[in-house]
Amino acid sequence: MFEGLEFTKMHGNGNDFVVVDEFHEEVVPEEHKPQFVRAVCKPRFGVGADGAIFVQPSSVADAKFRYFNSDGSEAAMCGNGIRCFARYVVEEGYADRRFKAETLAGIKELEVSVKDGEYWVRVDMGKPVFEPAKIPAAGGTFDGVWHDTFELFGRKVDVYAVNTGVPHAVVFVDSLDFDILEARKIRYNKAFPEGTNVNFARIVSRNEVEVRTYERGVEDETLSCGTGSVAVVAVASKLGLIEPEAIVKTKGGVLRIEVRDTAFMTGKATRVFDGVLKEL
Ligand SMILES: N[C@@H](CCC[C@H](N)C(=O)O)C(=O)O
Repeated sequence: MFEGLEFTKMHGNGNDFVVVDEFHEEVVPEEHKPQFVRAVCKPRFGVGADGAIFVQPSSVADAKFRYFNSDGSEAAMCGNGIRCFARYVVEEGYADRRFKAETLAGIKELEVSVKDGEYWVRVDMGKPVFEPAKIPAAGGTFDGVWHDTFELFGRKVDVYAVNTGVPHAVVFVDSLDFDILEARKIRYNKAFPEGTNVNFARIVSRNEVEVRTYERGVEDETLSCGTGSVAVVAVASKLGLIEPEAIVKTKGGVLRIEVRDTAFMTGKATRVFDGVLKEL
């Protein structure tokens, strides 16, 4: 059904995506998008990716960013994904290197630069949202940051939450050496009516954090999460644990995050190859 469909494989710090260009015309009918995404993202059978991005025209910005997780669910934002989208839009000549993108989480301002052949993108991710109803997070306690106690790793652990375009839970740990599937106890817990991404953060210094993320809508651990990195710095700086400007280190690479009135994320965007589907 998708024979001959052109795509681009990209990644942002190892968080990988199949990018489909619908800027001039729709190539995957709306009702088939979830099924297409599940098939194309499936490792070994498809291209293999954490998610798929559709580049579309916009009536309110320079281009529209649509993001689907590998399970076919659509998400309002993806931090690593929007950097790849930004590079693609600029390389294809659809916008200048500073442009605005429409997303389901609002309009985002993007700036693309090239240093030594590498593409870097700075994204205004907007203001992190702490109000429980807007995360959304139920029950728990709200004292500026939503939090609740969960049974994890065989003990009681504090879990914090924030929305940085999509819902995120943040757990502070002393070591990142554990089974990530422990996060399933949080990901679809009733405290999070729309589910949540789960980030484990180890504070290294006032300006550096190491993070592992288990995402909503993805089977395996992703190597990096942009909205998750913003969530960790937003929560940790609000609790006074780190400065609002910090480096986030993940298995796939490094992001620079600044959380003030709005949050900025800066990181690389890599275009791996362009291809054509033969059989899916
Ligand atoms: N990898 C992403 C987040 C993608 C969306 C997420 N899985 C969700 O469903 O909320 C990022 O880099 O931000």
